[in-house]
Amino acid sequence: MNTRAPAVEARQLTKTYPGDVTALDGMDITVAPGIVFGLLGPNGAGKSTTVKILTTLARPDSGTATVAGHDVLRDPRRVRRAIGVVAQQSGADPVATGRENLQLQGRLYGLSGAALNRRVDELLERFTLADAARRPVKGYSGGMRRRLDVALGLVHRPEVLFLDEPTTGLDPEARTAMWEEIGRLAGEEGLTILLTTHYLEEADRLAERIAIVDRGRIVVEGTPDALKGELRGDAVHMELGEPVGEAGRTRLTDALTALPAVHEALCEGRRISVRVDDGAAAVPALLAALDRAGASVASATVARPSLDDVYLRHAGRRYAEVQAGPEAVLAGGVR
Ligand SMILES: Nc1ncnc2c1ncn2[C@@H]1O[C@H](COP(=O)(O)OP(=O)(O)OP(=O)(O)O)[C@@H](O)[C@H]1O
Repeated sequence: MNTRAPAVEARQLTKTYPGDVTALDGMDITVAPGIVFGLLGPNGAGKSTTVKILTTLARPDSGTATVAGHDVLRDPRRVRRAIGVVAQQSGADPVATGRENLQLQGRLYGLSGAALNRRVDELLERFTLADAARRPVKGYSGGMRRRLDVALGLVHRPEVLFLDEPTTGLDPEARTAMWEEIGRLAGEEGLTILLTTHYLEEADRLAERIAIVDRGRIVVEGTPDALKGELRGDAVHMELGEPVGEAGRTRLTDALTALPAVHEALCEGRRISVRVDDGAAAVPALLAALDRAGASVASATVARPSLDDVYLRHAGRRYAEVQAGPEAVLAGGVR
């Protein structure tokens, strides 16, 4: 068990934006030092607002937070020294070269001379940017820019690194490369990483602990395995031939939960998800029960519980349906 003080601790953070938009509604986070902690949630859940407060770029309306032991409101300068931030928007100067960007960032943190050059070379090497070091950043690919962004966040050897949606906008190959890089960083001594993401797969793969954010608060927190393990048995997902209304949904879920094998049934639009001990064995009985209740099933798939199921259980909605835009298919299509 880790007995050291938390690297990040937030208590009951609230934040309302003009127009009465509640971004945070009692956000509580505790991140042990030296781990990758994933804040997972759909667009608009409040992840960026949380990161802004923890990195001293915004003030909460109420609540408290410490990062690396420093209070974000009382001691913002100390917090800034202790953290590295990789924001959603790149902070690199596109006209300057990769090397120049790193040198400037190092100088801002008080590095100079041989120590600065050593650190810059080390980071260029490590993020496979050495060959491109003398080229202006505007000619870099998306993946190279993102790697440079992470290198910029690490120049001054922070204790806590914030990665806000580190792979959004990257193609699958660059995303996989970035995951490997973050995985390596995670092994680095003492570094704590707070990662925000709306990719279930990203959180599942990288984070030792995950907190699911929904409507400005944490709905559930734990290791990916523990969260998935909470869901006993298999998930059976069925697609109905025809959409059903409110009354029909209740009738179908009642018909399914009446079966002894069924732990839980949820119906949304055309989709019905059921939790059972043994998915393959249960399918015939599920189909028969739906048939008796007057519904035709177009397809049925059996899956081990995924983080999507965890989200559905705790937020009461399917992740892919909350997540707007083309990312939904990827985000929902995990395992
Ligand atoms: N400056 C702002 N002014 C008004 N509303 C804002 C502002 N910033 C965020 N919001 C609103 O606050 C809520 C939380 O936004 P936030 O950016 O924290 O969510 P998020 O989970 O990080 O989503 P995303 O992945 O899209 O950044 C959203 O409803 C958003 O529209």
